[in-house]
Amino acid sequence: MFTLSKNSYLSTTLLVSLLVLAISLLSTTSSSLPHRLSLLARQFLPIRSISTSPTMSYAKELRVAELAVQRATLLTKRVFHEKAKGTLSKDDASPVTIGDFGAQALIIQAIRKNFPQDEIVGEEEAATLRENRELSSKIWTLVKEARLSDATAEEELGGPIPSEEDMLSAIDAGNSAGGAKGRIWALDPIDGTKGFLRGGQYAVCLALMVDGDVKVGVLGCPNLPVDDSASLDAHSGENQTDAEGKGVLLGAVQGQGATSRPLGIGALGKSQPIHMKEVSSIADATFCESVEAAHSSHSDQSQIAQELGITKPSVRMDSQAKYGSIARGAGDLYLRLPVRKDYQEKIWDHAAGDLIVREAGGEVTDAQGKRLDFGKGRTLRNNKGVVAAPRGVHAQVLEAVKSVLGSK
Ligand SMILES: Nc1ncnc2c1ncn2[C@@H]1O[C@H](COP(=O)(O)OS(=O)(=O)O)[C@@H](OP(=O)(O)O)[C@H]1O
Ligand SMILES: [Mg+2]
Ligand SMILES: [Mg+2]
Ligand SMILES: [Mg+2]
Repeated sequence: MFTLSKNSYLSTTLLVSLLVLAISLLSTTSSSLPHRLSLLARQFLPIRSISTSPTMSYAKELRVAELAVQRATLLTKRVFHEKAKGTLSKDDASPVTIGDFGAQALIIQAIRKNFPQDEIVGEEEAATLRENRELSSKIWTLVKEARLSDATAEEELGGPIPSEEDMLSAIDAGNSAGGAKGRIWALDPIDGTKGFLRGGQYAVCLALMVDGDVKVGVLGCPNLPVDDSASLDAHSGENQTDAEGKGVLLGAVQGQGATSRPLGIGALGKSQPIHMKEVSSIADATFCESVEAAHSSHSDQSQIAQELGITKPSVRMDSQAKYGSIARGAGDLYLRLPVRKDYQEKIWDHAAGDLIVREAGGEVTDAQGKRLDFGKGRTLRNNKGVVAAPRGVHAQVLEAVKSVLGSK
């Protein structure tokens, strides 16, 4: 029988590969050499198939994240319609409501049931609820009643939280310090709490990071329209509703693209791929920014827009609904330039949106052009500002950002 040693097997494989490469290059006459090289490289280096191989598909993570976010929005939607939202002011003077606490408990319960080894960086903690039992019991009533209408989906999430004490313990399990090692979820149970309170946009945000790299991102936006291309103007002010035709669930897995689907209340609706809009002339771009002038510099952003020749007024919108809106082509740019030099952006305010925009064909960097670094703990301490744009125009936008900031 003919046998080969390991070394001679490798040299033979190499020789055959080179031969195939040479023959392919010589035999194809219809396209340019660089094009032929890139086609061949794709055959020999199937980069996409590496990240989508069965062991790296993150299919279960995406499904659990989508269902968990969907279930949490059942609770936030209820609170959205209530007059008394149990609002407290946190140490940094920012608001938190019974909706934020309840959504965090429900999502963490699902993660712990499905991925017990994973860590979680969640925005909220239960300390004040342990002292304020009246508020805690209000949240418990909401949490007990938040169930998906589809029993199988509810089962997949691991079922309900058994007791009020377990609910508090789930909220506190979002206390990971974060970092660049292992599997860590970043959770913002209600992003844009101020928007939520004033009847604007808000989002329930969940992302999985592996070794500091965002692999899965999900945004539940109850007040955004299902239609990906619907104009933003009608959806940016106050007095938003989650009435029929509203509510979208956006998701992405690294290397697999981004999708949208109706948010719904039970089994997940059909998903469709989303893409950023191609911007042929930057002057016609629509740019999104925060509502709160304290969260991003409206004046810097307006100068950057001017520098780019943009004349349309900005679309002011709370929460990561901004990332979601540009990812689905309803808007084009998202600018978030710092107001306070000492403020460090929180990873839960950006992780899901960053991946969804990049998977939809965009680029997300800070104001210096660096990728957002999610492996540095609970905050983005290596970054200042956010510049998100379609890949084709990001460099041009960044140049304008640098020019405006440089001249200050
Ligand atoms: N000073 C400062 N600078 C930048 N960002 C800050 C600042 N203070 C708070 N935050 C965070 O802003 C999150 C909401 O961001 P938005 O873009 O939705 O702001 S806005 O509501 O549209 O004004 C908000 O997220 P939530 O707390 O989840 O609502 C905060 O984490
Ligand atoms: Mg907050
Ligand atoms: Mg937030
Ligand atoms: Mg929040």
